[in-house]
Amino acid sequence: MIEVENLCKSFIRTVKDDTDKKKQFKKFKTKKEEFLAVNNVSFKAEKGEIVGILGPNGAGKTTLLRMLGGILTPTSGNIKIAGNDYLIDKNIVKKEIGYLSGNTKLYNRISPRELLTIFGNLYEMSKENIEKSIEEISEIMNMGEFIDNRIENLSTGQTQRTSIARCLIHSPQIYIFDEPTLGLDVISSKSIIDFMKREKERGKTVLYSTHYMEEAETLCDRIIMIHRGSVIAYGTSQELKEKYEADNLRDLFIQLASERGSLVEN
Ligand SMILES: Nc1ncnc2c1ncn2[C@@H]1O[C@H](COP(=O)(O)OP(=O)(O)OP(=O)(O)O)[C@@H](O)[C@H]1O
Repeated sequence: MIEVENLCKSFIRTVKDDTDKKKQFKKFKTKKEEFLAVNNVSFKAEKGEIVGILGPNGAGKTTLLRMLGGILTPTSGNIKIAGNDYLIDKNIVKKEIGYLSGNTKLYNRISPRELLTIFGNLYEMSKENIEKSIEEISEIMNMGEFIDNRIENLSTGQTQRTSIARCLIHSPQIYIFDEPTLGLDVISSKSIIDFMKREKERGKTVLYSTHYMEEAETLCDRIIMIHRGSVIAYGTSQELKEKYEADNLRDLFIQLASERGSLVEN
């Protein structure tokens, strides 16, 4: 289970300085300002649940998932993974997580099997367990045809399945996936969606971000909609549609984001 409480992440960004008095002499001056990319976010994702994070470009989805994946340190707030405080027991907690970042780069000159073996060794698994785990993963992710080919020769869908396979090698309890189906054809995205459903049935927790509202509507047990770093809606698709009298999540999202002033990145 993942419990997130009042999570914030601020960054420094460069903006135009409208207060500059001498601006007639220069094109424009800039200044640094702090802004909240993730603003006071709280939610729970239980065992056996798929929770979807939806939001437009720049909403803060990746920043939120990177904090949960242990890549970024929160500015404030709490994260608990399987009851453990993430910020205190980071190394213990990380073993419970399979984190897929949005821009995963794989070593090109090795095969998926070699990659999975390297990661199995990093998790200090025995040779026997690594081999067993690779056989299972290869079957689940339908990788038999390409598991011994060089990664540089794989298609986009095969590469993405390899990236996800890398997150599975140590059998984590919780999956955190940043846009796992982005840019994939229906067959490749189906194998990833089927995988998420299967893991949910096995009592695992899946938290993932997506721009595909229709996919989230049918797949997710609960939805978190984020806009400009803040949660603007949280609940089951049914609850949200009833509460806001919307036919689907797409209309609902457009409605909520428009009410808050903008549909584009801040
Ligand atoms: N390291 C950083 N330094 C400064 N600003 C950052 C940094 N990382 C992200 N941001 C800013 O934080 C905001 C949220 O970015 P984030 O990548 O989390 O959005 P997103 O919802 O994942 O967008 P997308 O759907 O386009 O991937 C954006 O305004 C982005 O420019």
